[in-house]
Amino acid sequence: MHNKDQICHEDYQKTADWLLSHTQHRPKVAIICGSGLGMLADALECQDSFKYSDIPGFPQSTVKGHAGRLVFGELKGKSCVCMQGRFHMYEGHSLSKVTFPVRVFKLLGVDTLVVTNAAGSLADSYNCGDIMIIRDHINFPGLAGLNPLNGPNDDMFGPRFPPMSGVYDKSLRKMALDICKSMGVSQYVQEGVYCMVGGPNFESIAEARLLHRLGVDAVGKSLKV
Ligand SMILES: O=P(O)(O)O[C@@H]1C[C@H](O)[C@@H](CO)O1
Ligand SMILES: Nc1nc2[nH]cnc2c(=O)[nH]1
Repeated sequence: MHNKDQICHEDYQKTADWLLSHTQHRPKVAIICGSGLGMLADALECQDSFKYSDIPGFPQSTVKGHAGRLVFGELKGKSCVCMQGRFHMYEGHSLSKVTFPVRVFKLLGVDTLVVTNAAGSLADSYNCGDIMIIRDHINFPGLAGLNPLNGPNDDMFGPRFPPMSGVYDKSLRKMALDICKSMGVSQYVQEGVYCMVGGPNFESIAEARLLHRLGVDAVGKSLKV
């Protein structure tokens, strides 16, 4: 590692190699479980589970209620890896630490990332407890120059100037909506624009009004991409 904020390719690779040598699972799907969704990881079959503190190079979760475990296993027969607890900027992690696991997943062979988190809704038509599928986002810290992609670009993870149109895969979103329909729970499911803010404080009333006017449907302190 070069300094506390800069992580080089070998650091990601070292963590990926450690994981690959400690589990037979070769997941193509990774799920980041936000607050309240940690139990999804408990449902995996044929589990291999690792405490973040035992994984070389992995950051530590400091949030109450986040188990801080990486769980490999099978969900409906499909191999996947779940983060039971994520890292937030407000915990004091650099953004490259917050996004560290995502790059490790890429090196594990993951090609589909499902990201979930708790958020506050701003849309007039939403009800408390609704689930929102993210169609697009506003990354406020990113707009202000706080971006995990700052610094030298590692072309093995993507281009220097990645486009942000279409980051939330249309076919996956449609699949999620179709499944909700077939389960008869569509009335609880929305699709909208998520806004990431730094926190840790919640929004003032004026800030919430501002975000609402900007077209934000839900706001949270969890980084998406
Ligand atoms: O990323 P998660 O789902 O844990 O989001 C929670 C809700 C708040 O935004 C914040 C509190 O830790 O994280
Ligand atoms: N910033 C923010 N984060 C949240 N996490 C859960 N609810 C909220 C909210 O209303 N605002």
